[in-house]
Amino acid sequence: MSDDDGMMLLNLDTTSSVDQTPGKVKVSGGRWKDRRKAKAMLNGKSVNSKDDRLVTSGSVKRPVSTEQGVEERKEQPARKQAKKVQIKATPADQQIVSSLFTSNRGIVTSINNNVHDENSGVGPSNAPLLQDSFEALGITSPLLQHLSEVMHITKPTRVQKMSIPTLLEADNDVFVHAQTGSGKTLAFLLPILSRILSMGARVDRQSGCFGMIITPTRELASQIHSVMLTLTKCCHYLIPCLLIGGERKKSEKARLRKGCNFIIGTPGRILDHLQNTQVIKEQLSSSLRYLVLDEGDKLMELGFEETITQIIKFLYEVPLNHFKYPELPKRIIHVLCSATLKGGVNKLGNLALQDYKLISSGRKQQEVNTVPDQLIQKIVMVPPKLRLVTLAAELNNITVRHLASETGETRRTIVFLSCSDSVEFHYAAFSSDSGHGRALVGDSVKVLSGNSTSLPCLADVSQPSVVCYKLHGSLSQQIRTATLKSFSSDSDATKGKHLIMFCTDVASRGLDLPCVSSVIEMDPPFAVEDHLHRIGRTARAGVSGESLLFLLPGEEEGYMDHIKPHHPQGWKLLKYDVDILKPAFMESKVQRSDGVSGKPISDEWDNNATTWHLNIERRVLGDPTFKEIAAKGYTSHIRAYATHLSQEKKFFSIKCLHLGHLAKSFALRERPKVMGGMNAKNSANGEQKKPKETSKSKMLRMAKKALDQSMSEFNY
Ligand SMILES: Nc1ncnc2c1ncn2[C@@H]1O[C@H](COP(=O)(O)OP(=O)(O)OP(=O)(O)O)[C@@H](O)[C@H]1O
Repeated sequence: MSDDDGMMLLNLDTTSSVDQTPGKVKVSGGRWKDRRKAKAMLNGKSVNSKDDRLVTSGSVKRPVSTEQGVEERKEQPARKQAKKVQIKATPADQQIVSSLFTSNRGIVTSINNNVHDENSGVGPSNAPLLQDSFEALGITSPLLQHLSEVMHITKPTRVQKMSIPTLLEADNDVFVHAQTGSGKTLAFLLPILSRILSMGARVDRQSGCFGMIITPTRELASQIHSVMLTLTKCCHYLIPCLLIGGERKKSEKARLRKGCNFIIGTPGRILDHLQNTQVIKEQLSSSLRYLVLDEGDKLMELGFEETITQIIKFLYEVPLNHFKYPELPKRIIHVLCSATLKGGVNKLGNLALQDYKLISSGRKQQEVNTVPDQLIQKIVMVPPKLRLVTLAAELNNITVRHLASETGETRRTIVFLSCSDSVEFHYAAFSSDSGHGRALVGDSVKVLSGNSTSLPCLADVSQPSVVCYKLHGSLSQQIRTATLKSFSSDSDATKGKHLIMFCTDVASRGLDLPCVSSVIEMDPPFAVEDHLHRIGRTARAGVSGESLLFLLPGEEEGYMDHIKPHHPQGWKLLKYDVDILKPAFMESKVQRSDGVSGKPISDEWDNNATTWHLNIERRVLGDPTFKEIAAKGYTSHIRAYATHLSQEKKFFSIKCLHLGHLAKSFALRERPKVMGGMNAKNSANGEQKKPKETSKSKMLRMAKKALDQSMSEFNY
């Protein structure tokens, strides 16, 4: 490790010798004089680094023993026990930074009890069925031709094979329950459209609204609307209308006044129009025959039950004219779609479905709540301090593999994070250091410039090969739409590159993003259903895909048994150091970002990983804006962590989080709580101090803030 700008690495060799003499302390980095001084300070002193807390200049913070620290000693009797160090106040302008690779909690899982069998020969479980045809299912010819020639879709998937005949002939409600990426959207759109096109009577936008499709997110509503626009190119006289929050209500009213045959939207905005846009009543009165609730469990989970109840109530106040379209069902057919069966869906089923037919496309009932068979699932336990650098290494490795493939194809990776602020931090960490990167959509898309220090493989690449995106519910709708469009479609600026989207769960539901090759769950999902939907963004319609789940050592390791039933094909258990960090940082060209010429590039991957991490920490120290983003990301991440489902708290308990180490994964040298403390000191200078908040009210406030944030992800 070369000398550094005053930052020294305290590599605590905490091996306790038999006679309990303190272990040798190795200090690396920083200026040699400082290293010598630090060693002088430490010689003969016992070293205690329960959490190996860094020590800022001017004040020696005694490492606070954490439950974690106590647990560590309990759990790891054989582990090298930390020794006690009394570090005197370091000289000003210096910082002793805890090393990435010491004092990390041990990983309990030593064997993989759900091994992925590469030779299982299991084919894709959501692929089109080659021996079947849409014609045999009864789809009308204009649509058949359009599917084949324009959409290049010729063979139905299993769920389509089961749903289409039912919705074409029968007139009972339907619950469509199928794996992610199995084609549920076309499973309900095709029969509805085919039945309308088969009617004798000629119809157009004045004929009224035949179907209403409700989704939990604006992005999903927009996506289904665009599928509908593609389908209705073979019958341009049929018009779909999109009603979502964030768009101007006035233009929606204007489109409704012109007339439309399908309404696709989010619950709040649809109800708003039902209550305040008179013309919609006429649109629905004589013609509405289909009500589709897509991602039904999410609609319920997000508290849309009351809104949907009001929508259904309104629809039933509108008298249907059964004689106007005798070939259509005599009542409103309700269709409920979801890839996961959850309490909320059954509740919604009771609310919206009557004597419905369950269409479940799994080979066996219980299989449907499983990930697609062809998806390669990987799991890695990563100590909190190493989360950021391990994510960088994984993104680096995917980029290197993509560039080496020389297919010219565009590679897409989605990184799921728990909250908007964490998305902002990770996007800034990987996109803004290049400075010269080209922004494509506001500041939500950045083409990395050459010689970027974001990823080791970009260090000496003149041509940028990585484009970063951010997507979350706090962005404006226009930015969200444009970002998703840029990520989903090839353009001159993105074709052939590795597109990396940092996002929250706003992008986890139903979005059909073409050719997403990898999904990384950097933060664990808030529920198993969200896990299935997140990784369901890849391995769609029979295409291959891979997914990586990050877990913390300790309690989170138990989550693997919790999700095991949903992974019948098993998973690969990776080692963060050997399988991810070492390939990325071995012989990498990571240089210090402050330009100070250090030792020749090290071929020790851990030193290179440390250099990479110090570069990010240096940017946080040098850029107040980035520091604020990091601090917000960290505190929001902690808040979001507190909102895991109660039945999953045994895996995701905030009490087990190592907050000091976690701060490092946001490139912070101190926990913002300490920074907050400094604000408290400021208030001692005459500013009015806020009354102390009780722990109960604080937890309620944090949970409400996190819920508001998650609601904003699915804002309608
Ligand atoms: N019969 C088919 N043949 C080939 N591709 C298809 C077929 N049906 C759908 N697809 C494609 O498969 C992808 C996934 O379809 P869709 O989004 O409807 O899946 P889904 O089951 O709704 O997934 P999710 O549960 O994630 O919402 C889309 O790109 C769609 O165009």
